[in-house]
Amino acid sequence: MPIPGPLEFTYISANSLSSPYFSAGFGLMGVGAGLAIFRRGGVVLAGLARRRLLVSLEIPSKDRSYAWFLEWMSVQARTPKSRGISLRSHQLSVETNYTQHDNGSSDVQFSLVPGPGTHWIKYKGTWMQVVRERDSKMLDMTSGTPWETVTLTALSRDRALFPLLLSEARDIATRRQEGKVVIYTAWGAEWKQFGTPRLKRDVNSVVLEKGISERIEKDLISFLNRAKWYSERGIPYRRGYLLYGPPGSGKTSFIQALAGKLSYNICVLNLSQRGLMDDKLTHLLMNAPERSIILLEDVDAAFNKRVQSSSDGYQSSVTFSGLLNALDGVASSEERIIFMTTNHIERLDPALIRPGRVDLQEFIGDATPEQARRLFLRFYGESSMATASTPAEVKEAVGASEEETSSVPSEMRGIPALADELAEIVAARTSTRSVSMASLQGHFIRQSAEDAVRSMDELFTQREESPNDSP
Ligand SMILES: Nc1ncnc2c1ncn2[C@@H]1O[C@H](COP(=O)(O)OP(=O)(O)OP(=O)(O)O)[C@@H](O)[C@H]1O
Repeated sequence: MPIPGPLEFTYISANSLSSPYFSAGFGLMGVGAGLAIFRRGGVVLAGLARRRLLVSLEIPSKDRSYAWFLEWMSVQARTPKSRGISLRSHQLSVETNYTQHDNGSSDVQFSLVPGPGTHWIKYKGTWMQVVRERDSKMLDMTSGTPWETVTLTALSRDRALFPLLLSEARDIATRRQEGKVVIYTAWGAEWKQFGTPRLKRDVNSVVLEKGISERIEKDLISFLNRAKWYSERGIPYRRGYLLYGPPGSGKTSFIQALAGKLSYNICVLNLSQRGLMDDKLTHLLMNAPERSIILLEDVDAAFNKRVQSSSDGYQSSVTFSGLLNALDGVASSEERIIFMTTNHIERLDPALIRPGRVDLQEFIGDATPEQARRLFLRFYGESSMATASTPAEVKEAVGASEEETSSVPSEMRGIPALADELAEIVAARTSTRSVSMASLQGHFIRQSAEDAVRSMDELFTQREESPNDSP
């Protein structure tokens, strides 16, 4: 095909210009280009306005303030009006938390936090957009949860709003932990808070044989007061405790109560936990959150399971020498308190419990008559009426006349008398049979004082020999 010369080209163009189709097309092109420029200008202007008029803050889920911020939002969702803060949100996620009480009962609380999506919140007179995004492809390797970010964009140039908001969120979180014990568990090589902080448990609510609780507490307090002594002598500042005895005798409960009394938190670690390896264990023991007690539960179980793999072919990867190294590796000047528990001290290698690794060991056994008595009184002896034991006390407590007193229910007439009766029942049987404190607790929760004493027989099981029994 011949290529048109310059003249021909001009001719074609001139011809086309006069064509109505061409001018319409040219016009459309012009409009399109104009729109494109306009759109581009809009984007540039919006970007400029964004930079000049708005401030944004990104909070990744790995940062500690992430949890504080979500909690702060959930508080706003509950009490938006009263605090001059208004939250517009229709996409909510639920976070369910349990609170366990001393007597074994538990409460459930639901917190509604803003779910993934866009939310609007007005804080100190400024509107903010809150975008919570969840990345479906990226995982936070330390927690195994999807990677998330929250981006706050304030319709204001005042960047001081963010630190204000975050410190408010931190204060709320700290206040929630006051008077409570935070439980951490291991997630990979990191410690992660488990559930909501638990109410402190009164140490006296864990009824141990006389002297045990006091001995452990005294030893721990004296250790905590001797930081300087340790550092002056270059001795690693750590202390190990071993509580051993049958299941349900109160070992874990006592450690948790003691931590609460000393305002410590607890890091619970099960050595047979899936995926735990020597290096992770060492890292965990060396990097426990400050002011926390490390609790290694059922230390004997980890090494028994290691011999045979479980049905899914999984084997615990912590080796015995790995555990010893991890315990010894905690040789820094930082304070470390390690409690271990086991049901079978006889299965523990002497190397694990030698002084330096375990400095104090205590046997926590099944209920003695005295413990049973004290636990009974804790359950049924709290009101003045229930503790009345002499006829005169009963009369005063129930406001009854002498004759009427005989019709007062028997548990009101003499809780201490019933407690003595219970102690006698336990004493009469403990040479051959035993009852755990956990079973007693369950028994008392279910029934009245009198019924509890009457039906004690069903609770006893064949007694296992305690390591403290003389041959
Ligand atoms: N000595 C005790 N005084 C009061 N309550 C107790 C006592 N022992 C156990 N309980 C109750 O029994 C339950 C189980 O107790 P806990 O878990 O502390 O026992 P444990 O000795 O650690 O058991 P395991 O060896 O199986 O871990 C708890 O609810 C606790 O309140």
